[in-house]
Amino acid sequence: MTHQRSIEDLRAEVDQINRDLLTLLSKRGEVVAQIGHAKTQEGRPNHYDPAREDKQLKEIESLNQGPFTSAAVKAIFKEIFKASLDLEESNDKKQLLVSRKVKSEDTVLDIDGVRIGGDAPPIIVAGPCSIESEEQMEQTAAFLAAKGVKILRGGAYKPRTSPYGFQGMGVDGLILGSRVAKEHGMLFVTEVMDTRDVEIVAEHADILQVGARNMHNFALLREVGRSRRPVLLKRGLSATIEEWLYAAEYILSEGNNEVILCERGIRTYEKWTRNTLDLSAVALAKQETHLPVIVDVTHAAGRRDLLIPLAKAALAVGADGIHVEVHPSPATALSDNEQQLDFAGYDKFSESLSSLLRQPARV
Ligand SMILES: O=C(O)C(=O)C[C@]1(C(=O)O)C=C[C@@H](O)C=C1
Repeated sequence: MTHQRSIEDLRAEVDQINRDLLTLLSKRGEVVAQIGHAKTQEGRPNHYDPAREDKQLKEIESLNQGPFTSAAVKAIFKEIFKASLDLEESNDKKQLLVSRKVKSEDTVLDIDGVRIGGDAPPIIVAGPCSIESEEQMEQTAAFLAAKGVKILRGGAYKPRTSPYGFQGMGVDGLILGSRVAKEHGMLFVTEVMDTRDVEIVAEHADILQVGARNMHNFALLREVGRSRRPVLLKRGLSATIEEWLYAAEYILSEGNNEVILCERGIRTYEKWTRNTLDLSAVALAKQETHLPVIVDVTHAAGRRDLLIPLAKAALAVGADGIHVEVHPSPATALSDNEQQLDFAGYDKFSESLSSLLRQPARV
């Protein structure tokens, strides 16, 4: 009778093989990380090298004597290449200016005494979708200032889906928005859509907004990076978190460190909301970057009845502020009339959040 080893005995051997494999894998990881570092230093933007992977797979296939099939062994090695590539690329990311690995402490913006991020209590950015008239801006600013809101929003250049929709008041809107904000002791934030307008918008606005549709406009990102105004950077409609953070990196790489990230919902298959609020993006952006992160609940939901729960959820995951659209008469607004709050609606909204707004975001 042949001696048969016990399962326990065989498992002990497997355990030892696992340890040996792990030691070799770790050693491989260290060597690959050095390759990745060398590639970065040589300025090679792409770490992925399919030809090199293919060469290794061919050699592995020719050396394979079983018992695993070549297909199985190749699948395992492909996973190893994938993990190695991730390792190379994540080491690279550590160098990003937006990364907490480069700057561990929170960036706290102080714009004329209004503090955003870090240990500051969450801020509210509120105002109409579009700047439409003196009366509309005056009423809104007076109301919001009396409620303690420090940042007034209002679009002078509107990125409308249809070229025939209201396109905004342009420079007249900028002048009006900044004057009214100043009169009420507020900061003024407004969107800039075109590199040619950055200078004029920066002349009037305290904060430049890069909207969701322009998050991939790299020329615009560089231009606002060169301006010396803080930037509110909305996440693109279909942008991954990585793409959003790289967009912020464009701004920082031009020397402008004052960036506020704004999650505003992403496009999904869901139809009951205009967009889908991605709260994990807020938590991740807070974890991976040192920048303040706020949440635009108006665009995230596209419907008024969800604003309070979504704002509460945003603050619960650590958002440094909430962006919400408020209009004296939403029904007659020239844009976004389905989703803006009227004054009574804003009162209810801010009362529901009052206890959360007193404390800095803590997760
Ligand atoms: O040799 C390289 O260039 C590497 O980056 C290492 C490695 C690997 O794991 O072997 C990783 C990713 C590349 O796609 C190719 C190969």
